Parts: sequence; structure tokens; C-alpha cells
Amino acid sequence: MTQPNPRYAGGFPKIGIRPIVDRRKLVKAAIGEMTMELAQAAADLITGQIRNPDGTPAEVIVFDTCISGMPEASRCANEFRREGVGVILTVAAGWCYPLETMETDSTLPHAVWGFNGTERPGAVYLAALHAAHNQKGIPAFKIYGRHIQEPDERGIPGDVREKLLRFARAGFAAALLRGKSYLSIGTVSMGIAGCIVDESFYRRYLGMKNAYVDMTEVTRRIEDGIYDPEEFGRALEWTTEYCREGPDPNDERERIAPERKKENWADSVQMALIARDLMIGNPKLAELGFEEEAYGYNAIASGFQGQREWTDHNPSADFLEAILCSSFDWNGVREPYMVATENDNLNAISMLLNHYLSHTAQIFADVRAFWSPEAVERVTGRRPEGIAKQGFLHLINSGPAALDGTGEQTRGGQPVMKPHWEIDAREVEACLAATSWRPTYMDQFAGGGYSTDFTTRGGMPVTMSRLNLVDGLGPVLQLAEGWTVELPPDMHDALDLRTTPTWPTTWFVPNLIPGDPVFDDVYGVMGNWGSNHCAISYGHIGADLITLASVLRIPVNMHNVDQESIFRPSAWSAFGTKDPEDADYRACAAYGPLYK
Ligand SMILES: C[C@H](O)[C@@H](O)[C@@H](O)C(=O)CO
Ligand SMILES: [Mn+2]
Repeated sequence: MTQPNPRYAGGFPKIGIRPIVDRRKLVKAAIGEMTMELAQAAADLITGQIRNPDGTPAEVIVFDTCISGMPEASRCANEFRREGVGVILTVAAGWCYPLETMETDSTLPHAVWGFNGTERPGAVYLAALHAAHNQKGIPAFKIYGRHIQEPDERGIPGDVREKLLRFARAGFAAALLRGKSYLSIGTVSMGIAGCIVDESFYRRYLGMKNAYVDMTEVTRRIEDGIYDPEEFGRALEWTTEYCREGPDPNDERERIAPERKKENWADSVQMALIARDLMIGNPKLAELGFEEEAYGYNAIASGFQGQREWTDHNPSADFLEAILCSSFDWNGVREPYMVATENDNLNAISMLLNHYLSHTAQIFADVRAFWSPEAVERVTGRRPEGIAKQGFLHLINSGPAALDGTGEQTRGGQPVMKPHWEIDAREVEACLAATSWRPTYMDQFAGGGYSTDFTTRGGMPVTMSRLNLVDGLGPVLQLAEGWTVELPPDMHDALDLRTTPTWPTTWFVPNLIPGDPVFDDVYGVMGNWGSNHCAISYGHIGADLITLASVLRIPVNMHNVDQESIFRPSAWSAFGTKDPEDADYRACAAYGPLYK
């Protein structure tokens, strides 16, 4: 089912592994082979667990010899650079010469695993190497197994495995960002500050570039037929079959005439093709004589302004946003795109960071309301029960809530959102069947178009996140792990119908932490959310997000992840161990952006 996608023309970064051993002849003879075997064991683990965005296994390179000093360290660095290595792991089982063997490219996420076997001073080397990294301002992740292992052991203990994979997922996500673009289609929407593109943030923290296209380019491409007509025909047929038009919420006199609705569907499909082509290019356009338009902008995330200059006159981009953000379309199952409505680029990046860690599609939503139990009782006559008994958040926005967010994919009978390579045709149809495409409200989207109306199934572990820019501080990341909930139908209707019920709703309950300044109360999450938007990923990925944020030198201002799961570079503990949050801020400030 998975279709090859032109968006991967540039290939993917690789993960490089550096075996390190003492060059003294007898020591090298004693543990050189063991070190290579440990490096290979780490490579096998990572290859089996870390995927490229297209679902293929990430490529891991083990340097062909043990690094014992500066010549091999330099040869390894040169080879890894040639191979496009974006993340490195150093493996050692004994002492070596930190200043001679260390990798000094501070832009490469780097972890060091010191085998904990006291026959050789592997842990001593690990500590000395970290001292060198910290003295030189090159933070690295330190992996040291809790329990002593026997020298003939090659298995990777559970605690080492967890840290190796957490580091690999986060480092690889950072590497996937590097050199790619964010594409703004249009400019600021409805006065939302999240639409302002801060190029310095993109270049210095993410290693990304920024591209801009006016929305009139979409009009030009529609009017001049600059899209693949064969694909358009298939897409429109698929859309007609699977995207079921729901009841028009407008008063009779305000409704768009049926023939114009038909045109709106065609426009909506063309907009989706064009937005995708603008993001990643399309070789078919060159075949059709549109060589320049075939290029695209190498964009791994984009935003469409929509409101109001487009939506007051043209069909809204809800279809474009919802279908591209989903893990499937008329071409079958494929990696979801990260497309923000209202051109909120900070939310697009929040979606992207989530996606590169979870590989699932994302739900873009307004953080619309906190419903206290008291308010629910006042409005519906009864209080919420179960995990919603202390209240819940209403997450809802027209547009880029992926249809995966219906929760119609299942694993072991439970609702989930899967990486696209696990989704089957039946699940695609179930997500589509659970979605009603409702004509837009004329008071907000006078140009027409179709919003997705669905309610996320309860019982899914999810993480809501948001990257904010704060003047005087810079980027900060916040997140809340929790669960989707389903409300009794009458309670759902009473609360949903007050809002914009033709939009996709997710009821969310954050995991609470009694006594926590924020997570003691659901209201605290709403009260401390830094923006109108959030990105919701499947899974409790908060610990991975925290590790990724530390790789990018972005402090985390709010989270509900247990302390034991938090994994940051070893240098962070030098900034204080009593208050990890304070240390995080000071370390990020001291090191500054990854790409300076
Ligand atoms: C800006 C939009 O017009 C509003 O409808 C509001 O729902 C938002 O989505 C704001 O983020
Ligand atoms: Mn919004």
C-alpha cells in the first residue's frame, strides 16, 4: 500500500557509530574485538528500531576500525561527513584518550555508551570523555548501564537500550530537520502571532530555511492548469467516493448553490495538489512543460494563510489541510504532511517535532476551552465521570486535524494513530467513513469549502505540544501527556453544539500531578498554554520531546513527564541537579542554538 514519494529525493541522514579503544597493543588485543561487537550490537538495535520518515530502516554506519587516536578520529569524521551522518554514537569498553578520540563537531547530536564492566575502565573513560566535552562546550549524552556486566556479554541491558533509543530518535529527528524548509503560503492570518516567521530561529535552532509563496500562486496554478490532470481526475473521483458531504449548517438563504458547491470540491482538490507540489515539487509538472513549477521548495512543513483574503472569496483550505495532514489520499497510504492552518508556523513545527518522533499523523487544534466539572453540570445537568471527572479540554480547529485523529485505526482492538506503514486499506476507509465534510459557515468562510466534522475516539494516549517564541527568552517548548476521552452523546452535543460543531473535536484530559504548579489541575494546563494552538500526537512522547528539545537547545517550560524518564546531555547536571528545569534553562542559554 505504501507509495514511493518524490519528497525523499534528497535521501535521509545516517547514524554513525564510533568504536573507541586504547591503542596500547595488548589492551587493543584484549578488548578491540569486544568493542567492535558492542558497536555492532548498538547498530543492530538502532537499525531495528529507528525508521526514516518513509518507513524504511534508518541507515547505520559502524566505522570500520576502532578509533584509538587522532588519525582514526579524523578519518572517521571525514567518512561520516561524506556519508551524510547526522547523529553519532561513541561506544567504548575501556580507557582511551578523550582529547585525542573525541568528535568535536558540536552540531552533531552525540551520545557515548561506556560499557559497564569493571575489568576495564570503560566507565572511567566515559566520565573523562564527558569532562572533555563539557570543558569544550560540546554537550553529549552519557549512557552508563546501572548494573555491572560480564566482559563476554554482548546483550544491551534494558536501561541502556532505553537511553540509546531515546537519544537515537531525538538525534535523528534533529538531523531530519537540517537543510530543509518551512513554506509559508500567504502571510499572517487573523492577526495570529504564530504566523510571524522568525528566520533566525529556523536557521540557528533548527538548521532550516524559510520559503514564501503568495496565495495568488495557488490561483494562478488553478487557472492555468498547473497540476497533473491525470492525478486530479483520480483525486476528484476518490474524493467524490470517500469524502462524504455532510449537512449544510447555514440557513437556507445563505447556502451556496449546488453547482458552485461542485466547483468548490474541484477547487479544493486542486488546492491540495498545488500545495503539495509547492512543498515537495512534482516531476510530472516538468513533463507537462512547467519545468520551474516542478521544483517545489524542499519543505517538510508548510502553512496556508487562508483567512481572510482567500477564504472570504475562495473555498477554504480545510480539505487541503486535512487530507495532506492525513496518512493517506487518492494515491494510497503515505507519510502525512505537516501543514498548518492559519499559517501558524510555530504549530507546524510543533507538529513536525511530534511527527519525527512518533511517525504518526498530527492533530492541529485550537485549545478552545477548559470544561470544569461544575460548568459541565450547570450546562448538562450532570458531572463528567471517569478520567474526565476533574474536567477536560476541548481541542478543535477547522482544517489540519488529520483524519487519523478519528481514532478509527486499531491495535489490539484499541483506537490508535499508526505510523503510515502500519495502516491498512480498511482503516483508511474507516477514518474516512467517520468523517463528515461539512459546508463551511458562511459567517467565517464566505468563500465556501468543506470542514471535517469528526470526534476523536476516547482511550488514546496522546501528547499535546507547542513551541512558543518568547521575547527576551527565545524558543520554549511545552507539552502535556494525557488521554483522549469520549463524552456521553448528550454531554458531547451540549458542549460541542455551543462551538463550531462542523469542526473536528478532541476531548483531552492531561495526566495530573497532585501538587504540581501546573498539572495539579486540568485548568492549569489551559491557564499556562502559551498559544491558541497545539499539536496533538499519538503516544506519550513527552520524554522524547524533552530529549529532542535539549538537542536543539530549546528549554522546556512545562511538562508532566516523570523525572526518571528525562534524558538530557550530561552537561545539564553541571548547571544544577536540585532543579532540573532551572538547569535546563541555564544550559540552553549557555550553549545557545545548535547552529549558532
Ligand atoms: C482565526 C479563526 O477565524 C477563528 O475561527 C479561531 O477559531 C481560530 O482558529 C483562531 O486560532
Ligand atoms: Mn486556530
